Amino acid sequence: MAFRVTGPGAAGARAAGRAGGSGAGPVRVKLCGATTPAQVEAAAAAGAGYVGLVFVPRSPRALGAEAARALAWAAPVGVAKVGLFVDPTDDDLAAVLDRVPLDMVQLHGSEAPERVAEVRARWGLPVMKAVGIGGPADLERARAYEGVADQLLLDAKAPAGAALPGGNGAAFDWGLLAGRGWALPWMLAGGLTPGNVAEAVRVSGARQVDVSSGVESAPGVKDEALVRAFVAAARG
Ligand SMILES: O=C(O)c1ccccc1NCC(=O)[C@H](O)[C@H](O)COP(=O)(O)O
Repeated sequence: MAFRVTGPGAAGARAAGRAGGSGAGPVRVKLCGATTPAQVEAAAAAGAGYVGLVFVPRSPRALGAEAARALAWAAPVGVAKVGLFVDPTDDDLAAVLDRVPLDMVQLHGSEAPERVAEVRARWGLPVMKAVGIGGPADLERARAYEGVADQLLLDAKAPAGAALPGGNGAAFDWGLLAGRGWALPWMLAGGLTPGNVAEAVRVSGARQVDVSSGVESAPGVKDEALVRAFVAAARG
Protein backbone atom coordinates (compact mmCIF):
# COMPACT_ATOMS: atom_id res chain seq x y z
CA MET A 1 0.00 0.00 0.00
CA ALA A 2 1.33 3.42 -0.92
CA PHE A 3 2.10 6.00 1.74
CA ARG A 4 -0.62 8.38 2.84
CA VAL A 5 -0.34 12.06 2.23
CA THR A 6 -0.77 14.22 5.27
CA GLY A 7 -1.48 17.94 5.16
CA PRO A 8 -4.57 19.92 4.36
CA GLY A 9 -6.19 16.92 2.69
CA ALA A 10 -6.07 14.65 5.68
CA ALA A 11 -7.46 17.33 8.01
CA GLY A 12 -10.68 17.83 6.12
CA ALA A 13 -11.42 14.31 4.98
CA ARG A 14 -13.79 13.20 7.69
CA ALA A 15 -15.72 16.46 7.68
CA ALA A 16 -15.98 16.38 3.90
CA GLY A 17 -17.49 12.92 4.01
CA ARG A 18 -20.26 13.93 6.34
CA ALA A 19 -20.88 17.42 5.02
CA GLY A 20 -24.09 18.99 4.12
CA GLY A 21 -26.81 16.75 2.70
CA SER A 22 -29.75 18.11 4.57
CA GLY A 23 -30.89 20.67 7.06
CA ALA A 24 -30.62 24.41 7.25
CA GLY A 25 -27.73 26.70 6.42
CA PRO A 26 -26.54 27.95 3.09
CA VAL A 27 -26.41 25.64 0.12
CA ARG A 28 -22.90 24.21 -0.31
CA VAL A 29 -21.25 24.65 -3.69
CA LYS A 30 -18.71 22.44 -5.45
CA LEU A 31 -16.74 24.05 -8.24
CA CYS A 32 -15.68 21.17 -10.43
CA GLY A 33 -12.77 21.18 -12.85
CA ALA A 34 -10.57 23.97 -11.51
CA THR A 35 -7.34 24.18 -13.48
CA THR A 36 -5.37 26.99 -11.83
CA PRO A 37 -4.60 27.99 -8.22
CA ALA A 38 -6.27 31.36 -8.93
CA GLN A 39 -9.54 29.59 -9.74
CA VAL A 40 -9.33 27.64 -6.49
CA GLU A 41 -8.69 30.83 -4.52
CA ALA A 42 -11.53 32.63 -6.29
CA ALA A 43 -13.95 29.77 -5.58
CA ALA A 44 -12.94 29.68 -1.93
CA ALA A 45 -13.22 33.46 -1.59
CA ALA A 46 -16.68 33.33 -3.15
CA GLY A 47 -17.76 30.76 -0.54
CA ALA A 48 -17.50 27.40 -2.34
CA GLY A 49 -17.21 24.46 0.04
CA TYR A 50 -15.61 22.01 -2.40
CA VAL A 51 -13.28 22.18 -5.39
CA GLY A 52 -13.15 19.31 -7.84
CA LEU A 53 -9.88 18.33 -9.53
CA VAL A 54 -10.30 16.19 -12.65
CA PHE A 55 -8.00 13.21 -13.25
CA VAL A 56 -9.51 12.05 -16.52
CA PRO A 57 -6.91 12.44 -19.29
CA ARG A 58 -9.39 13.13 -22.09
CA SER A 59 -11.11 15.97 -20.22
CA PRO A 60 -10.35 19.62 -21.07
CA ARG A 61 -10.09 20.04 -17.28
CA ALA A 62 -7.59 17.23 -16.75
CA LEU A 63 -4.70 17.76 -14.36
CA GLY A 64 -1.45 15.91 -13.78
CA ALA A 65 -0.45 15.12 -10.22
CA GLU A 66 2.07 17.95 -9.93
CA ALA A 67 -0.33 20.63 -11.16
CA ALA A 68 -3.06 19.22 -8.93
CA ARG A 69 -0.78 19.37 -5.93
CA ALA A 70 -0.33 23.12 -6.45
CA LEU A 71 -4.10 23.56 -6.67
CA ALA A 72 -4.67 21.50 -3.55
CA TRP A 73 -2.29 23.64 -1.56
CA ALA A 74 -4.07 26.78 -2.82
CA ALA A 75 -7.31 25.68 -1.17
CA PRO A 76 -7.83 27.12 2.31
CA VAL A 77 -8.62 24.84 5.23
CA GLY A 78 -12.34 24.14 5.17
CA VAL A 79 -12.60 23.81 1.40
CA ALA A 80 -12.76 20.11 0.54
CA LYS A 81 -10.59 18.99 -2.35
CA VAL A 82 -12.32 16.31 -4.39
CA GLY A 83 -10.41 14.14 -6.88
CA LEU A 84 -12.56 13.06 -9.83
CA PHE A 85 -11.86 9.73 -11.56
CA VAL A 86 -13.66 7.59 -14.15
CA ASP A 87 -13.34 3.83 -13.60
CA PRO A 88 -9.83 4.18 -12.14
CA THR A 89 -7.51 1.26 -11.50
CA ASP A 90 -5.70 1.10 -8.20
CA ASP A 91 -2.57 2.30 -10.01
CA ASP A 92 -4.46 5.32 -11.38
CA LEU A 93 -5.57 6.18 -7.86
CA ALA A 94 -2.13 5.63 -6.36
CA ALA A 95 -0.50 7.90 -8.94
CA VAL A 96 -2.63 10.77 -7.65
CA LEU A 97 -3.41 9.99 -4.01
CA ASP A 98 0.23 9.39 -3.12
CA ARG A 99 1.10 12.90 -4.28
CA VAL A 100 -1.94 15.12 -3.91
CA PRO A 101 -3.57 15.88 -0.54
CA LEU A 102 -7.22 15.24 -1.33
CA ASP A 103 -10.19 15.05 1.01
CA MET A 104 -12.55 12.95 -1.08
CA VAL A 105 -12.65 10.73 -4.15
CA GLN A 106 -15.41 11.21 -6.73
CA LEU A 107 -16.09 8.13 -8.86
CA HIS A 108 -17.79 9.24 -12.07
CA GLY A 109 -17.74 6.09 -14.19
CA SER A 110 -19.60 2.80 -14.07
CA GLU A 111 -18.09 1.69 -10.76
CA ALA A 112 -20.22 -0.95 -9.03
CA PRO A 113 -21.11 -0.61 -5.33
CA GLU A 114 -18.42 -3.22 -4.52
CA ARG A 115 -15.75 -1.09 -6.20
CA VAL A 116 -16.89 2.00 -4.30
CA ALA A 117 -16.54 0.08 -1.04
CA GLU A 118 -13.12 -1.19 -2.10
CA VAL A 119 -11.78 2.28 -2.96
CA ARG A 120 -13.14 3.69 0.26
CA ALA A 121 -11.55 0.95 2.37
CA ARG A 122 -8.24 0.91 0.55
CA TRP A 123 -7.60 4.66 0.51
CA GLY A 124 -9.31 5.70 3.71
CA LEU A 125 -11.03 8.65 2.03
CA PRO A 126 -14.74 9.41 1.70
CA VAL A 127 -16.15 8.51 -1.69
CA MET A 128 -18.78 10.45 -3.61
CA LYS A 129 -20.42 8.27 -6.26
CA ALA A 130 -21.79 10.05 -9.33
CA VAL A 131 -24.92 8.58 -10.91
CA GLY A 132 -26.35 9.81 -14.22
CA ILE A 133 -30.05 10.56 -13.91
CA GLY A 134 -32.44 10.43 -16.84
CA GLY A 135 -35.55 9.02 -15.20
CA PRO A 136 -36.97 7.31 -12.09
CA ALA A 137 -35.12 4.02 -12.75
CA ASP A 138 -31.81 5.85 -12.35
CA LEU A 139 -32.85 7.04 -8.91
CA GLU A 140 -33.37 3.41 -7.91
CA ARG A 141 -29.93 2.63 -9.34
CA ALA A 142 -28.49 5.36 -7.13
CA ARG A 143 -30.05 3.71 -4.07
CA ALA A 144 -27.64 0.79 -4.52
CA TYR A 145 -24.84 3.08 -3.35
CA GLU A 146 -26.57 4.28 -0.19
CA GLY A 147 -24.86 1.71 1.99
CA VAL A 148 -21.36 2.11 0.59
CA ALA A 149 -20.74 5.69 -0.57
CA ASP A 150 -20.34 8.75 1.67
CA GLN A 151 -22.16 11.06 -0.72
CA LEU A 152 -24.05 10.86 -4.00
CA LEU A 153 -23.65 13.22 -6.94
CA LEU A 154 -26.90 13.15 -8.90
CA ASP A 155 -25.82 14.38 -12.33
CA ALA A 156 -27.48 14.48 -15.72
CA LYS A 157 -26.94 11.40 -17.84
CA ALA A 158 -24.40 12.17 -20.54
CA PRO A 159 -26.05 13.04 -23.86
CA ALA A 160 -25.74 10.40 -26.62
CA GLY A 161 -22.35 10.64 -28.27
CA ALA A 162 -20.78 12.72 -25.49
CA ALA A 163 -17.06 12.10 -25.06
CA LEU A 164 -17.24 12.38 -21.28
CA PRO A 165 -19.70 11.14 -18.65
CA GLY A 166 -19.85 14.57 -16.99
CA GLY A 167 -19.08 18.23 -17.44
CA ASN A 168 -21.42 18.38 -20.43
CA GLY A 169 -23.71 21.22 -19.39
CA ALA A 170 -26.75 18.94 -19.70
CA ALA A 171 -29.57 19.18 -17.14
CA PHE A 172 -32.24 16.68 -16.07
CA ASP A 173 -35.71 17.08 -14.63
CA TRP A 174 -35.03 18.40 -11.12
CA GLY A 175 -38.59 17.54 -10.15
CA LEU A 176 -37.56 13.86 -10.07
CA LEU A 177 -35.73 14.62 -6.84
CA ALA A 178 -38.44 16.62 -5.11
CA GLY A 179 -39.47 15.16 -1.77
CA ARG A 180 -37.11 12.15 -2.00
CA GLY A 181 -35.24 11.14 1.11
CA TRP A 182 -31.72 9.80 0.92
CA ALA A 183 -29.72 7.95 3.54
CA LEU A 184 -26.63 10.01 2.79
CA PRO A 185 -25.73 13.55 1.72
CA TRP A 186 -26.23 14.27 -1.96
CA MET A 187 -25.37 16.93 -4.45
CA LEU A 188 -27.23 18.12 -7.55
CA ALA A 189 -25.23 18.51 -10.78
CA GLY A 190 -25.78 18.92 -14.49
CA GLY A 191 -26.33 22.03 -16.55
CA LEU A 192 -26.41 24.40 -13.59
CA THR A 193 -25.63 28.07 -14.20
CA PRO A 194 -25.81 31.32 -12.23
CA GLY A 195 -29.17 31.88 -13.92
CA ASN A 196 -30.88 28.59 -13.04
CA VAL A 197 -29.27 27.34 -9.84
CA ALA A 198 -31.72 29.05 -7.48
CA GLU A 199 -34.65 27.44 -9.29
CA ALA A 200 -32.85 24.07 -9.34
CA VAL A 201 -32.40 24.25 -5.57
CA ARG A 202 -36.02 25.24 -5.06
CA VAL A 203 -37.43 22.46 -7.22
CA SER A 204 -35.08 19.62 -6.23
CA GLY A 205 -34.61 20.46 -2.55
CA ALA A 206 -30.83 20.15 -2.97
CA ARG A 207 -28.64 21.47 -0.18
CA GLN A 208 -25.48 20.96 -2.23
CA VAL A 209 -24.84 21.82 -5.88
CA ASP A 210 -22.02 21.18 -8.33
CA VAL A 211 -21.07 23.22 -11.39
CA SER A 212 -18.48 22.98 -14.10
CA SER A 213 -19.23 24.20 -17.62
CA GLY A 214 -21.89 26.66 -16.43
CA VAL A 215 -19.16 28.94 -15.07
CA GLU A 216 -16.71 28.60 -17.96
CA SER A 217 -15.88 31.01 -20.78
CA ALA A 218 -14.45 28.08 -22.82
CA PRO A 219 -14.05 24.37 -22.04
CA GLY A 220 -11.75 24.13 -19.04
CA VAL A 221 -11.52 27.90 -18.47
CA LYS A 222 -13.39 29.04 -15.38
CA ASP A 223 -14.63 32.63 -15.35
CA GLU A 224 -14.16 34.09 -11.88
CA ALA A 225 -17.09 36.51 -12.21
CA LEU A 226 -19.38 33.62 -13.16
CA VAL A 227 -18.07 31.58 -10.22
CA ARG A 228 -18.92 34.41 -7.84
CA ALA A 229 -22.34 34.87 -9.41
CA PHE A 230 -23.05 31.13 -9.17
CA VAL A 231 -22.10 30.85 -5.51
CA ALA A 232 -24.13 33.93 -4.64
CA ALA A 233 -27.18 32.65 -6.52
CA ALA A 234 -26.92 29.16 -5.00
CA ARG A 235 -26.56 30.45 -1.46
CA GLY A 236 -28.93 33.36 -1.84
O1 LIG B 1 -15.76 17.87 -15.89
C1 LIG B 1 -15.21 16.99 -16.57
O2 LIG B 1 -14.40 17.26 -17.47
C2 LIG B 1 -15.54 15.55 -16.31
C3 LIG B 1 -14.89 14.58 -17.04
C4 LIG B 1 -15.19 13.24 -16.85
C5 LIG B 1 -16.12 12.89 -15.90
C6 LIG B 1 -16.79 13.85 -15.17
C7 LIG B 1 -16.51 15.18 -15.36
N1 LIG B 1 -17.19 16.16 -14.63
C8 LIG B 1 -18.05 15.79 -13.57
C9 LIG B 1 -18.61 16.82 -12.70
O3 LIG B 1 -18.64 16.65 -11.48
C10 LIG B 1 -19.32 18.00 -13.31
O4 LIG B 1 -19.17 19.08 -12.47
C11 LIG B 1 -20.78 17.65 -13.48
O5 LIG B 1 -20.88 16.63 -14.45
C12 LIG B 1 -21.59 18.84 -13.95
O6 LIG B 1 -21.05 19.37 -15.12
P1 LIG B 1 -21.75 20.60 -15.85
O7 LIG B 1 -23.05 20.12 -16.41
O8 LIG B 1 -20.80 21.01 -16.91
O9 LIG B 1 -21.93 21.67 -14.82
